[in-house]
Amino acid sequence: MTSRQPTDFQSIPAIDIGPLFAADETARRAVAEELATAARDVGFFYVVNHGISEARQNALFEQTQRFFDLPYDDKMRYYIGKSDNHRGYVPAGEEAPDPTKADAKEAFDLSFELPADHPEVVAGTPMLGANVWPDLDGFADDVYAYYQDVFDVGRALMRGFEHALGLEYDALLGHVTEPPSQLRLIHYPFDPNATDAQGIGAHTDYECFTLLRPTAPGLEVMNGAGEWVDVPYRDDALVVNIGDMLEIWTNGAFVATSHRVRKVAEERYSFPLFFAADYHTEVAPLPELIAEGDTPRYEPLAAGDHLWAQTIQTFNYLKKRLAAGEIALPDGARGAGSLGQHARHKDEAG
Ligand SMILES: O=C(O)CCC(=O)C(=O)O
Ligand SMILES: [Fe+2]
Repeated sequence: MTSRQPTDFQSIPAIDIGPLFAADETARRAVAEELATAARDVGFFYVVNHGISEARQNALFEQTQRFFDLPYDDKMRYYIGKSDNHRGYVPAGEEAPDPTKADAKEAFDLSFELPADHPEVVAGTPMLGANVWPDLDGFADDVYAYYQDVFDVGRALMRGFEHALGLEYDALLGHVTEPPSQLRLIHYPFDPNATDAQGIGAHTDYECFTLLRPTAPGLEVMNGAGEWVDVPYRDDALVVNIGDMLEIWTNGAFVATSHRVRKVAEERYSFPLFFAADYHTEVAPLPELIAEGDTPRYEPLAAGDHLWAQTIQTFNYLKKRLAAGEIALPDGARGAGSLGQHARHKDEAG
């Protein structure tokens, strides 16, 4: 895939999305246009007035902190490598998108909850099924309540994109019914002695878009000139960025912008919700979005298989299962880290 370049932006726009949740059709369309412009030019934006209450966010922070404060052995009771649908605790070093440079972070991964007797789960579709929850009072309720709230914000954004792109109702959102949309609780510990300890190396996100709530600065995004631009911390906003699936669906009109987390200067948590299409969705440039005289610029992408392939190639427990022949890479899997404009700016990306 030839990834699109964003403009040479120097800052990230902020968009008030309050009108998306109100009745005024004209105001809703104006916000949708703003979202689409930011998605084209930058691929990153803050959304404010998103409607998720402070109480909901604080409960998420407190539960997350409580979990990561547990002794290592307690956390390992929920080790993701014991799960058959990729849920649970991800210790430092488990995940290595770039095998030469470990990320300084630990995480807890959950996703869209499906019951064990759901046909997709019975069929063994990767990454779908029930969540794993730590035995901590209120944890599952508080964390999954945030999941549902932030997922609803994602639905509102997707509806806005449909409007702004001139697509039919449900052209995009009709593919989001029970998606493998992960919420990650990420903890970046502060280690003053660590040298060269990046939080997360340069990458694009695999899904349609991501809604991120961080608790401190550290996020940087790459502009079209290959310069890293800081995303200042705001406590009133979610940071939204376009991912691979929407870049492909829009034939490159929207841009999946590369980003990274630099070495943190204080303890940091962050909460990305990766808003994905349903597992079996084939994501290909939409004919309505291919300009006259233009051609589809991307090969079709099997949504779920793309996620699964990238996940297999970046988690050690899955690499082991692959080597042991217990699982297989889906057909047509792309190599890890093959997408994103940071690949074009390797010198600057370091
Ligand atoms: O922690 C952050 O600010 C960003 C996390 C991120 O980019 C990711 O998990 O894909
Ligand atoms: Fe990311």
